[in-house]
Amino acid sequence: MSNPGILFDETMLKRNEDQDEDILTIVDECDRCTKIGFLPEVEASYLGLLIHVMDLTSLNSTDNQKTIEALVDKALTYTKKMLKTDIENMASNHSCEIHNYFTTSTLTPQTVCVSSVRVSDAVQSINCQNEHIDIASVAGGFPMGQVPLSSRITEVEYAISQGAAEIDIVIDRGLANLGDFNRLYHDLRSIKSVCVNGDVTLKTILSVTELDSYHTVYKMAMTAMMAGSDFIKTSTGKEAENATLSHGVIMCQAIKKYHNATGYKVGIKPAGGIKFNEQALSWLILVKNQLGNDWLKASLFRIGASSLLEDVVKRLSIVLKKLQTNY
Ligand SMILES: O=C[C@H](O)COP(=O)(O)O
Repeated sequence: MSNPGILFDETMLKRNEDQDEDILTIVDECDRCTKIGFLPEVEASYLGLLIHVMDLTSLNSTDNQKTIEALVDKALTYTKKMLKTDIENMASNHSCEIHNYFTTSTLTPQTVCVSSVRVSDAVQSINCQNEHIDIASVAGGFPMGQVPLSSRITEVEYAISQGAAEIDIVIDRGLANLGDFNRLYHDLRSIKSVCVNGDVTLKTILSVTELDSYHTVYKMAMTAMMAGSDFIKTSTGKEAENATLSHGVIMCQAIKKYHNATGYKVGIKPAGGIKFNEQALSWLILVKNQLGNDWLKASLFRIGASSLLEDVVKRLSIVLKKLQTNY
């Protein structure tokens, strides 16, 4: 169920400082799991999940119809093409659970994520293919978010009218660092109402490394959820520094508290600078350990990345070969 949001409640912004003590332990545990490695069956299913929850992204100033066509083609064909032989070879063992997993799941990213002006290009490219993929559009004056609310709303309406099924909105980080969460709540609430009318998923990009403290990250995460965000997302991918797992812990703490207080589950989307399968696996372990297996699905977990798919597919091919030789 999507998150309808709640009335702004200042008391929800309070965070217990004792929670800081756990952050390093939690991060160490995620890194340790990834470094030790996984059983091949487990790693294969995690890598498959990473592909399935990926928002394959292109947010470049040079994007045009041709580059978006290539993005859509990559989303719909790359994994199948690269893993065709490995999956066919697995077909020799029909009793294998992992074989079933890879022959029944689509191995297609969840969305292609593009700028609002490129949504119509993505629609055109998808219409030329036999398969569908949803389109996510960044909006709100991406990446800075320093535009009037009326322009942000107009951009969201435009992206939806062009065919976006999901909106990744940026916040005004300046307001967050001033502590004006009430204003941020009302801005996001107006954007949520446009998304609700269009039956569209709303992801709110916090740009965590541009916020001035963990407390601000927590308060902003909570504000975004109270305003009705279906996901909270770490970064635009354009910040000088990328989000760390420590920021992820804070976001998970906020998601847990919001879930306990309201019963609504909000998703998490790490994004920005995630290029290697090990990085993505550490985020997966963080989400699994902190939020539980319920969150390991596309409605509650995404990874936003422009250059991760190749590395995940490369690793998955190695793991599938290893599984073959293990039979
Ligand atoms: O939303 C996704 C990010 O913009 C992707 O960032 P990236 O290009 O560093 O993978």
